[in-house]
Amino acid sequence: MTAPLLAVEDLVVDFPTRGWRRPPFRALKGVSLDVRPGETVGLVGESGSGKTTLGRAVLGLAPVTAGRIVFDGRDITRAGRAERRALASDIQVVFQDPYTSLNPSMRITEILAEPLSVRGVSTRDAERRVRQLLDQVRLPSDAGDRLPREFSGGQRQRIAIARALALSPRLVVCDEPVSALDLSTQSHVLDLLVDIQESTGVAYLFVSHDLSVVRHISHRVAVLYHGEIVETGDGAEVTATPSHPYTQRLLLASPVPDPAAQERRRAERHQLLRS
Ligand SMILES: Nc1ncnc2c1ncn2[C@@H]1O[C@H](COP(=O)(O)OP(=O)(O)OP(=O)(O)O)[C@@H](O)[C@H]1O
Repeated sequence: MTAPLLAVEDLVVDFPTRGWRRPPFRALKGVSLDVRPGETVGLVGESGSGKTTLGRAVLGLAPVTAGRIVFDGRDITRAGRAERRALASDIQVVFQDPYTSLNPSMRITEILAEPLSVRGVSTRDAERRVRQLLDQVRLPSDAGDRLPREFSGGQRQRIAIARALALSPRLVVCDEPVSALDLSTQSHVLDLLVDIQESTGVAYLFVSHDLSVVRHISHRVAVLYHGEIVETGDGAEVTATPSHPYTQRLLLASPVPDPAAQERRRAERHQLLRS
């Protein structure tokens, strides 16, 4: 079997709480998960289950109390600043809100070229790469001269994806990347992520509260509940025959596009409410 690109092992994250002698709040209670090269692992769970904390820990943005994060065989749990900077070419992130994640005063070309110039890429090569990136996320080449406010939410999210791809990372943490978008824009962005994965081999750790979104994109799914993984498995399997009651509840709460399945779920929900 292929070695994992990312291995999260028994990860514990505690946050300090206010108040005298109150114990810290344990947001992750020993979470293990891996992502193989070119794979999408969906991390699903309701608000407060710890999804974002796990993504942030992988990015070095959450305090790790115990456990390990291993990337490509290297322990990065407590990587210092310089090591994190070097890791930025391997691990990138796309955040939820396309309205706040792009610098409003920078033109798209500058936004996309910034990570390249920081790494010493020449202006000419950076320009060529920016054209490639715009093409990859299906934006016209003249998009580069414009400012973020001139784009819709879906287009801005494409720009954020292009920026994440600029350094050809091997893993992108996608933190609720479509939840601020309307349904049809969501599916375009998800299809784009799939196409990009097919052409580049990038892996995604895909965080979402929405099981229908995760089902659309993931090879494997992990279900997080109160800081613990309660179910993992093949994406289609977990969503078709969830074994944990919490996953079943999540499934009932998520929209299913197939009308027959929708009818079935409606009946199930009805029965559940009556029982
Ligand atoms: N910096 C922090 N300080 C204290 N508590 C935090 C901090 N960050 C997260 N938490 C707590 O940790 C728990 C998990 O939060 P997290 O944001 O990871 O959940 P989530 O599943 O991503 O939910 P959401 O989708 O609402 O962001 C929550 O109870 C949250 O209040």
